[in-house]
Amino acid sequence: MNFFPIMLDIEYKKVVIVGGGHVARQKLQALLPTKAQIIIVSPSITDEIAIYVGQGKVTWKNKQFEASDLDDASLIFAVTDQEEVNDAVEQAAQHWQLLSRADAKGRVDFINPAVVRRGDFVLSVSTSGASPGLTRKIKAELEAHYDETYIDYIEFLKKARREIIQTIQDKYSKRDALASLLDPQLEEWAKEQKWDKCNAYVQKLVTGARQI
Ligand SMILES: C[C@@]1(CC(=O)O)c2cc3[nH]c(cc4nc(cc5[nH]c(cc(n2)[C@H]1CCC(=O)O)[C@@](C)(CC(=O)O)[C@@H]5CCC(=O)O)C(CC(=O)O)=C4CCC(=O)O)c(CCC(=O)O)c3CC(=O)O
Ligand SMILES: NC(=O)C1=CN([C@@H]2O[C@H](COP(=O)(O)OP(=O)(O)OC[C@H]3O[C@@H](n4cnc5c(N)ncnc54)[C@H](O)[C@@H]3O)[C@@H](O)[C@H]2O)C=CC1
Repeated sequence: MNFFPIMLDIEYKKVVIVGGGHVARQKLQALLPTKAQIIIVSPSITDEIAIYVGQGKVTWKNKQFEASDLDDASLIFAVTDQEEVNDAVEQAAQHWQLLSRADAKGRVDFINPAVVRRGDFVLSVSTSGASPGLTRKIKAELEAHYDETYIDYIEFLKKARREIIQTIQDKYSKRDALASLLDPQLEEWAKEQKWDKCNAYVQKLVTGARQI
């Protein structure tokens, strides 16, 4: 299957998770960094999900699934351990609502990649359902390689790129300056939190280009 990978903005959209077990917890944790309005429909939830409910991060409807639970939902996760319940969710989902079934049966509008977040830097991994175990393993490798230091590095790149785009008019100088931002030296300095050096480097790029 050739899935089409995209980054969805689901801020304030309604997301319904049907089921409250370990898989629901996994999907919920992937959704939490967004500002989606998350609702869990399940007669039981894990202790970890209960903590998120207590913190007001998710709404829990303590009940068996009914079709009306999907009203206005943009994304739907059918993640119960009962195939017939997941089938009922699929039946009730409108064609414009995007449905994900954790049992990978029936209608599959989307599947979930493993995600590593480092600020604006987002890595997602998928085997298109071939081997979720391998996906998880590769995620762990990426987590180790792209560690927390990348959060500040990406933030620095974002600001420096903006400055270059706003201050350098000539399109070739701009292109060269943007390419210079990827100098491995900058990455090293950023990881060592040597921001003075990073900023001086950017200023040199900007003023150097102005003189052309
Ligand atoms: C199709 C898909 C649909 C979907 O859920 O979107 C799907 C389906 C199924 N997973 C199953 C099993 C496992 N899933 C995991 C883990 C993850 N599974 C995730 C996604 C996906 N799983 C989608 C494909 C993505 C891809 O291929 O890349 C991850 C990446 C993201 C997430 O869950 O959101 C998350 C890692 C999250 C993280 O670490 O961050 C592990 C490993 C573990 O938990 O340690 C195992 C056991 C090992 C194994 O089976 O390989 C089963 C059999 C269930 C059974 O036995 O009955 C099915 C159903 C079937 O295959 O029929
Ligand atoms: N995609 C993935 O990553 C994985 C998918 N799976 C699949 O996901 C399914 C669920 O796995 P777990 O979360 O581990 O199971 P679980 O047994 O921990 O949780 C099942 C949940 O479904 C809820 N449920 C049952 N009937 C319901 C109903 N009528 N309405 C609403 N909720 C209902 C239960 O209350 C429970 O919270 C598995 O059966 C398997 O098919 C399993 C492992 C990984």
